[in-house]
Amino acid sequence: MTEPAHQETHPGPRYGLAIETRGLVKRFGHRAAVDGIDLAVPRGSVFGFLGPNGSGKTTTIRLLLGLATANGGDINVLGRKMPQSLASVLPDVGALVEGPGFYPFLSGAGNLMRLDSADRHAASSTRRQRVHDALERVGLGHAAGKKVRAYSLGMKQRLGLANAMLRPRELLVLDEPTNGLDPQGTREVRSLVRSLAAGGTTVFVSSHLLAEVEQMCTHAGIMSAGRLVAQGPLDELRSGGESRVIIQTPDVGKAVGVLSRLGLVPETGVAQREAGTLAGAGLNGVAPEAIVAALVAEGVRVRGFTVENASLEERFVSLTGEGFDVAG
Ligand SMILES: Nc1ncnc2c1ncn2[C@@H]1O[C@H](COP(=O)(O)OP(=O)(O)OP(=O)(O)O)[C@@H](O)[C@H]1O
Repeated sequence: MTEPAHQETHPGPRYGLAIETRGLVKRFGHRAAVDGIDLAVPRGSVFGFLGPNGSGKTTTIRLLLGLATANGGDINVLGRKMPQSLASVLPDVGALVEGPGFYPFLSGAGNLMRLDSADRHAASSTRRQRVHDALERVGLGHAAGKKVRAYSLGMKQRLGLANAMLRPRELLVLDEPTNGLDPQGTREVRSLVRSLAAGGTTVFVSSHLLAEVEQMCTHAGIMSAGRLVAQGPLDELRSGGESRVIIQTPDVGKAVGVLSRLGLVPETGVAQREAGTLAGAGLNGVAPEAIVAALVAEGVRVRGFTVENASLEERFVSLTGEGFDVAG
């Protein structure tokens, strides 16, 4: 009798993931720009790939799209192994990476016609209509006939988005799509991304702007120095941050004693800053009502009691050790 075949220990692509990487590594010389990341991007999500400049976002995107070769690890895109399945996967993926190269002497529409005709999966009979629709969608309908050399940076960026959307895609990969856009253009691109996702397209979008990810995305992954330090639905990422209590009281010394006895770490800085009227501490799993009860039992005069939930910003800063640009 033969032994049953050895069980495959490394499971195949997980169902429901548009992008999955395991142990993905890219080195430049001795330095790992991408240092063993395990991405899991659910289908249908708008996944914000967030991290400070230089944290490895663009390099990761280039690896996902087969524009660079990994030094280690596995990549699955739309359930197919990359880069082996590049030719079959790419038609289902629209990408905006590093500002596309357009011919300045052709119009916006002319450039898209040219790019579309270079795509052997794109039907020529519907080309003109698709180019028209894509330009309308990104708000460039009025400038379709204008030469690209007269386009602003924001218009070029939108033309890049139109190019990514020339055909229906299962996945859009956008590297900093609002870079160089004015506030109006930024708002348009964000709402465009949301509407694409509402139509079922998975959107993987990199950004160094926390506020942008909060406005556009359902999920996020946080990069720091080549590592993916957290990922998941935005709500889960937020709740992973610690909540804290702020107590308003004239009896700060006593309140600090109570907090210490409950095993919390009082933040004396809070008390000092507010001239002796506040004490604060991380909740550390203690129920807020238990804190109030203990304070009252010890005769602390509680004038105010607030539970503050960690903001996404606090969470990200604590994970990356870096400040984020929260503008946008
Ligand atoms: N071709 C290359 N040769 C050498 N080093 C590189 C190369 N491409 C990227 N790097 C380095 O890898 C690191 C990650 O860069 P990457 O562009 O992926 O970061 P990023 O998070 O996309 O930042 P940014 O938003 O500034 O583009 C950086 O230190 C960068 O200098």
